[in-house]
Amino acid sequence: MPQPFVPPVVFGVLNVTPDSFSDGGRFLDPAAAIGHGQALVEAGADVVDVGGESTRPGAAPVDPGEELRRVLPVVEGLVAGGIRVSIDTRRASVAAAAVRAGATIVNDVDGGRDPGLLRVAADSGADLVLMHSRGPAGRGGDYGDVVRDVATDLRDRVDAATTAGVPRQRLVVDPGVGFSKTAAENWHLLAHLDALGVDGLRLLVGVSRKRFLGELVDGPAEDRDGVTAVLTALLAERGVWGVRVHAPAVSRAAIDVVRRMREAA
Ligand SMILES: Nc1nc2ncc(COP(=O)(O)O)nc2c(=O)[nH]1
Repeated sequence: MPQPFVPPVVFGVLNVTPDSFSDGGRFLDPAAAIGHGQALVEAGADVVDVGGESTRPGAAPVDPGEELRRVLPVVEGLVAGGIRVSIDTRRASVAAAAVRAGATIVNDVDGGRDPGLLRVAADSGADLVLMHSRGPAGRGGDYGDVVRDVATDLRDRVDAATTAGVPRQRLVVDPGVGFSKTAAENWHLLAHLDALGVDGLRLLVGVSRKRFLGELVDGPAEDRDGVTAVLTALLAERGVWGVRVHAPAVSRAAIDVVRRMREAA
């Protein structure tokens, strides 16, 4: 008897930054950002992932106070509208304020390297996404075997989080596609996701519009939503817990294709 199909949770990307790689500057105004968050949900997102610091290669670090100024009114507005919010931050102070404002997921591209952020997650009851990176996006990570090394690194981050008091059932791991990985390493990780299942923890994967997809589709990042949706279908087929996308509608449709194929089997 085939396993029942459980659709992945769809995280809609809301970057409240002047310089994110594909949507920088469009949502700096809180009202515009909140409106876009609502539109993401109407288009099929289950969660809105709010980020106030660009992670694109070469982006300047943002002062934590500025990051908080950008994201807090947006988190508050989305929560007030009944939307499930994830805060995409590597700073404890930003995570703490966002969780107090009603965010229920902390999404940390630094994999919990700030012990203060781990304590916030432990004390708050929020889910914690530990994303893999060995440094800023766009640089290689000097891997022997990228799948084995990423799995080992993630296991280390999980150990740090559980030691800090975050229960395992509140942890999600993420291979950090595009972060300190070459295009070939990204594809290799995606082809071997089963080896990344850190002791059965939930797996979130973010490929949306990323640079390595640019080799398949010419043009601006927004033109990569089609190939992103194809990957969403493949990831759904492989049972990932969540996907993180800029264009939820086409990825939601891709998930529905998988569901219908499973139902018709
Ligand atoms: N968990 C998680 N969070 C992330 N945050 C930002 C980006 C960079 O992409 P963006 O600039 O489109 O936000 N990618 C990820 C990712 O792959 N996984």
